[in-house]
Amino acid sequence: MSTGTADGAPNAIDARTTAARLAVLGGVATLLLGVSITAVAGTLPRSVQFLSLGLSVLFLGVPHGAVDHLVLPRARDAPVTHRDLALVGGIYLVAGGLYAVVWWLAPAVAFAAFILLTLTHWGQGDVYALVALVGADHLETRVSRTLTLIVRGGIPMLVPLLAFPAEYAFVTRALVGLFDPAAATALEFAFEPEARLALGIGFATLLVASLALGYRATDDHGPWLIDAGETLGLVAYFAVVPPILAIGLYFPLWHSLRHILRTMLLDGRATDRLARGRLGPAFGRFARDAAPLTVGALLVFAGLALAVPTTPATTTDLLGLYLVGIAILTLPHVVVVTLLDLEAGIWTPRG
Ligand SMILES: CC1=C(/C=C/C(C)=C/C=C/C(C)=C/C=O)C(C)(C)CCC1
Ligand SMILES: [Fe+2]
Repeated sequence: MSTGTADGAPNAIDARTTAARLAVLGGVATLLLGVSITAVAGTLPRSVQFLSLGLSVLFLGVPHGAVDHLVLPRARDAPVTHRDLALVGGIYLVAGGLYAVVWWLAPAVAFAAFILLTLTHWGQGDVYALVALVGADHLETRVSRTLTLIVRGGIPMLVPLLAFPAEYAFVTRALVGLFDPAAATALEFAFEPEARLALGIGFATLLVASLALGYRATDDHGPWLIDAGETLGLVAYFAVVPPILAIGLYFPLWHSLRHILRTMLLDGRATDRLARGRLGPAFGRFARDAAPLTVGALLVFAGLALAVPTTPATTTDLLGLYLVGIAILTLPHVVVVTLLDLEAGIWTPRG
């Protein structure tokens, strides 16, 4: 197996095994933490739920995207040049800038787009983890991967709408209200029982179809079991854990951790440390790489706070600001991760 290439070297294989274990561990931690906090504390005050989301500003969440300028050259085993930095800077400026304008002009449209964007992005993150870390050979076609993307991304965006519509509406108003408090009424139809029932039935159908298709696609059911276990675990999690807390744990510990591990596997030194089980130094290197643009993201949040029409005064306003800031940073982040996916052949499977 030792071909001398980065991917086939024993070092890379050990590192990938460590990454896969950490990804599953982060996933289990998300579900157990969320469910046990909810079981012990019951309905948590929003201020307490905000805490978990607040931690993600510096802990795993925001930093996971702060190495976007390094990942594409590293994926090609090339040095990071000024051209690479200019390209990623340009993507952030243009995509983030244009999307910011949409928040000002049509905040309800921008919010709906944010939900779709997050669905796509969190779904694509899980498809990568399943294919590259878990070795999911039940996802050998583009159709099955697309279905998995919709299901995995759809769970965090749809299940809270079905289980906690009032909280969902509250968060919607927190974001849209920063720009135009009246505009959120355009989205009220989505919280009606009929709309939620239709969405629920449609989504449950896709979920069952996706797992059934995967089950029939292979004889080795180990990776499929991990996929099915994670999928059903996430449905249960988002059905019972209050949504701000649920997202506040999922974003850093599930989505961001998986992406950080992916970026480590593109980086020779971090890969080496992962392979030797030296997790502290591996994460230390990531933290150093991510520090400058995490500060950059904080500046974006501060600029946004000054620029929005409503002067942010309450914790609800802060929640809205943080999420609008994330929305604006996520669109360019998705462009970079999609380029990374294409580079890694995630969307050109053999099957
Ligand atoms: C907080 C929260 C919501 C939205 C969260 C979103 C959309 C987060 C997106 C984060 C991203 C894109 C991070 C980057 O990877 C919902 C679902 C409305 C339900 C109520 C709680
Ligand atoms: Fe991400």
